[in-house]
Amino acid sequence: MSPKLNPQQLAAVKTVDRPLLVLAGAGSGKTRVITEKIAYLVQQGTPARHIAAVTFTNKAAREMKSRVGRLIDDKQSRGLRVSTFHSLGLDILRKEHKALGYKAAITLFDEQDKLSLLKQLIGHGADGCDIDAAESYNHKIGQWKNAFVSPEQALNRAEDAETAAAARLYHQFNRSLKAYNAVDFDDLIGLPVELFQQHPDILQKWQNRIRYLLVDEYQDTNITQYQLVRALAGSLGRFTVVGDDDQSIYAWRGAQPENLSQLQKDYNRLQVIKLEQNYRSAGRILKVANQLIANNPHTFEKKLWSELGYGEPLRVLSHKNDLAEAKQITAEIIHHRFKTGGSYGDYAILYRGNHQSRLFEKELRENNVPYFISGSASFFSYAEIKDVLAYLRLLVNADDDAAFLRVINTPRREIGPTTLEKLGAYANERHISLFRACSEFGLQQRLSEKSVQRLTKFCDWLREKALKIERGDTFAEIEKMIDEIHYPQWLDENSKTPASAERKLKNVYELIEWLRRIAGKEEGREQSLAEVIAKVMLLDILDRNQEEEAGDQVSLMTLHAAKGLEFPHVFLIGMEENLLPHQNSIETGNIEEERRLAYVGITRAQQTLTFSYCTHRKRYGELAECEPSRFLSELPEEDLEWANRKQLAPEEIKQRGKASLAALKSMLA
Ligand SMILES: Nc1ncnc2c1ncn2[C@@H]1O[C@H](COP(=O)(O)OP(=O)(O)OP(=O)(O)O)[C@@H](O)[C@H]1O
Ligand SMILES: [Mg+2]
Repeated sequence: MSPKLNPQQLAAVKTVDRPLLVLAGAGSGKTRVITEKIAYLVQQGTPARHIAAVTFTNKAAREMKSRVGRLIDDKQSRGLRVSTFHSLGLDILRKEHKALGYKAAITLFDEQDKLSLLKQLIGHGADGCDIDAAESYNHKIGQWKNAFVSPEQALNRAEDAETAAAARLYHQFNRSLKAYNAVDFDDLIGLPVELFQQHPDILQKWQNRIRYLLVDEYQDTNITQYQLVRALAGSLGRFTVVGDDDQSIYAWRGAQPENLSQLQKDYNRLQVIKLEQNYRSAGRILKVANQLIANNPHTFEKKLWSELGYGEPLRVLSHKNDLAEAKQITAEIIHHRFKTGGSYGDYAILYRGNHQSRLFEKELRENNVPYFISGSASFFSYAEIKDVLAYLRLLVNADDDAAFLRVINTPRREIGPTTLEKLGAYANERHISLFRACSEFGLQQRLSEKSVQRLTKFCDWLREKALKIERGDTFAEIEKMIDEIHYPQWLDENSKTPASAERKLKNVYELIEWLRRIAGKEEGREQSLAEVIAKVMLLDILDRNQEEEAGDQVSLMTLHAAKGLEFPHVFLIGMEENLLPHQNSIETGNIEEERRLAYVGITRAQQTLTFSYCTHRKRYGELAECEPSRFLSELPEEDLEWANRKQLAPEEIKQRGKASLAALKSMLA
C-alpha cells in the first residue's frame, strides 16, 4: 500500500475538469501525482485507451508504467499509452503516413545518417555552405525544427548570408529525407504537429482517441512539443502537466522553461497547484540544494521542506587525480555496503560527461562490484558496426531501404544527392524499394548516363555478392567483402587518428567472428545469414532493454540521465571548474543551466551525498591543475565536511565568499 497523498497532491489528482499545472521542486511527488491520476481517471470511468502520459526518456516511461501497474490491474490498464514524446510522435506518423505523403516503412535517421546526408548535399554544391561546418548546420537545423520553424520561415527571417545558406540547406535536407521516406528524430514531433495543422479531421480523430493527456518533466518541452501538447489537448485543455523550472536542463536542445508561463497565457482557466513537502531527501541535502539554486534568478517562488530528519553532513572528497578518485570511491562503496549490509543498487555515481565513467568502470570491474551504465554507447551503436550490419542486411534483403541508404555511399561511390533524390522520389511514386527502382527504365531515363552506370554497378555487385554468400563459404565471403568495398581505407580516411581507424577495423572483425559463432552454434546446423541477422537485430533490442535494468548493481550515469530518479547514496564526481560547470558553458556564460544540473544531481540523493573533485586531471593528454567547482563554494559551509581539502589561498576564499554573498543579496533585493 503506498503512503497517502497529501492534500495538495490529492487536489491535483482530482482536478479533471480544467487544465492543470503542478509546479513543484524535486522529490515533491510530481511523478507520483501523474501515476495516481492515471489510476484515478480509470477508476472514475475513463477507459485507459483514452489516456496518454508522456515523458522524456524510455527509462522514465518504463518506470511510470510499472508504477501504474501497481495501482490498477492489467485489464483496467489495457490500451493505456505511457511513452516518450518521440514514440508517441512515431506512433502518430506510422498511422497517418499517407496523409503526409510517406510510405509505410518509415526510416529513422540517426545523427550519423543526418551528418552524412548533409555532407553529401554540401559536397554537391549547396551554395554558400562549408563542408567542415556540417555539424553546426545539423545543430542549426535541429534548433529550427525544435522551434517549429519551417525552411521557408527560416529563409525569410535570415538576417545574413550565412543563415540564408543554412536555411536553403535545411530545405534541401528535408526534401531529401522525404524522398528517402525517412525522418529524423525532431521530425517525430514536428511532422505530427504539421499534420494536425493541415488536417483538422485527423486532429479530431486523435483528440477523440487521447481524451486526457499527462506530461511529466514539462519544463523540458521545446516549442514544437508544446504545440503537440496544445493540439492534442484541444481548446478544453484536458491535460495535467507537472514540472520544475529549476530542473530545466535541455535548453541546448531547445527546451523552453517559458512554456510554463506560456500555459497561463494560453489557458485562462489553468489551475496551478504547488507541492511543498519533499519526500525524498534528508533535510540537509534539501537545504544544500535550495541554497545552491537560490543563486539562479527565479520566476516562480517555491519552498521545499522535508520531515525525513536532518541527516549526515555532505562530504567533499579531494583526490590527486582521476584514477585516485575512481579508486577511493569504489573502495568507499564496497566498505559502506559491507558496513550497512545494503544493496549495490542503493548507490549511484553521477557525472557531467560520459567520458568520466571509464576509469570507474575499470575500477568497479577489477573489484568485482556489479554496475550498470545507463545510456552508454553499446557495441551496436558504433558507426562501423552499423555500416557492416547494414551491408549484411542489404545482402539478405535488397529491399531494406534504410540499409541501402546507409551503405550506398559508405565507402564513397560518387553517387550524388541529386541522383539519390531522384531515385528516392521515383521509388516513392512507384511504391517500390530503392534497389528495385535502380533497374527500372523509367528511373534511368531521368538520370545521367554516369549515374545509371554507378547505380547499376553497385546493384550488380550486390546481387553477385548475395549469391556467393548464399552458396559459398558465407563468412569467408563477408571477410572478403570488407576489402572489396575498400572499407579499411574508408576508415583510415574518416577517423581522427590511425589508432582509432585500427580500433574500428578490429570491431568489424570482432563482429564477423561473433556472427560466425552464432551461426554455427544452433543444433549443430549452420544457419543462414538471414537467420543470423534477424537474431542479431533482436538481440540488439533485448540488449538495450537489459541495459536499463537495474538490480543489485551500482548505477553510473550522467546528470541528464539521472533526472526523475532517486538513490539512497549518491556520489557526485568531478565537481570541478570546466567539468561542472562545463567549459563550454563557462565560455558562453551559461552558468545557470549548469547550476540546475548540479541541483538535479544533489536532489537525487535520499540519505547521503558525497561530492568529489580532483586537483589534477589529464586534459588533451596533459596533466593539468583543476579548481574545485564554484558550486561547492555556494553551498552552506556548516553542512559540508571537507576531507583532505586542497588549501585555497585566503584571498581566494574571500573572493568566492563575496561572489556568493553578492548573488544572495541580489536575489533578496
Ligand atoms: N504523499 C507521499 N507520501 C510519502 N511518499 C511520497 C508521497 N508522494 C511521493 N512520495 C515519494 O517521494 C519520492 C519522490 O516522488 P516523485 O519521484 O514523484 O517526485 P518528483 O516531484 O517527481 O521528483 P523529481 O522532481 O525529481 O522528478 C518517491 O519515492 C515517492 O514515492
Ligand atoms: Mg519526477
